[in-house]
Amino acid sequence: MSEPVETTALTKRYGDLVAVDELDLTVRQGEVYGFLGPNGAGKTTTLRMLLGLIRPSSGSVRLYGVRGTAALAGVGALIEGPAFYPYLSGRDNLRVLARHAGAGTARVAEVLDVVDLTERGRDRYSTYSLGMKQRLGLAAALLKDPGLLILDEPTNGLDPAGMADIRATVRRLADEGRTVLLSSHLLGEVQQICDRVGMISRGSLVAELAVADLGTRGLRVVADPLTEARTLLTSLVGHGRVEVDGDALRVDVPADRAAALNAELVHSGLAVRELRPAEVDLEQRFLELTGGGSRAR
Ligand SMILES: Nc1ncnc2c1ncn2[C@@H]1O[C@H](COP(=O)(O)OP(=O)(O)OP(=O)(O)O)[C@@H](O)[C@H]1O
Repeated sequence: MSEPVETTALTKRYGDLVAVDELDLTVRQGEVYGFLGPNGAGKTTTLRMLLGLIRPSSGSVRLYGVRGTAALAGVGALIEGPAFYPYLSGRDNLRVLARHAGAGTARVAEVLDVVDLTERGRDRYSTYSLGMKQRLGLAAALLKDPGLLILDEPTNGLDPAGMADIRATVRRLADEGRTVLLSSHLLGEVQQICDRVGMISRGSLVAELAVADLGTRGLRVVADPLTEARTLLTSLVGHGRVEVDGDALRVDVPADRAAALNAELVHSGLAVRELRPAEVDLEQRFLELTGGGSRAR
């Protein structure tokens, strides 16, 4: 079956500036794909091309295997703040949009519920917090019950509680079987809600990885005294394989050596307070993959 999103050598030039540079991007059915990159990396330009809002300079977009904008009926999007009437309630705004989208009015109550706005649905849009406005935008994107959602920095500008609400909603939508492509400049955010992450820098995909594959690498050891533990572990596992990481040591060995190393440390009279597989985080992986050059914040 065709994937929800497939781009081939997708390129956008603005004069001499190459905003998106021969991008090959695939978003698979049912996943939450995080499009991660610093400001100006080309995220919005890419998403706008996917949605047919701007024309590529070259290359192609396929949505569900269909070239161009023919498949857009099955796509919901939240890109550049959606326009709502300030003097209408959230619910009435959605009714207006539902009429345009050919969605039944029954769908309005459903989508309000999905984004947790049922209680405030009758209040004027102008009284909504930024987070509620964003959730209403998400509700609007859901009116046509799309299989694919494209969201441009959906948590941008929100306070932590607003961010958490949007993240939980996105995760829920994905768990219902929808495919989600979202852009973000926040590493922690994509690590929390995405299944796969593509890192974009200066219009090119510089790395792509599954969040589940970040997994673990080596061992994290906390022992007293730390310097003695370091010396002993270095003598056991080899030079250059033991690094100080804050108040702990990172030991670059397979996790199945944990029991043997623990025994050696204890046998030497060291107090082992912690010894477990070390988690690799996205930022660390990103810096490795990009050589530390261009970094997202
Ligand atoms: N209409 C335009 N005309 C000229 N340059 C543009 C235009 N739109 C975007 N650009 C440039 O293209 C590059 C990519 O911009 P884009 O908005 O896609 O980045 P982004 O990753 O979405 O960043 P941000 O999060 O800041 O929006 C930037 O250098 C931007 O200045």
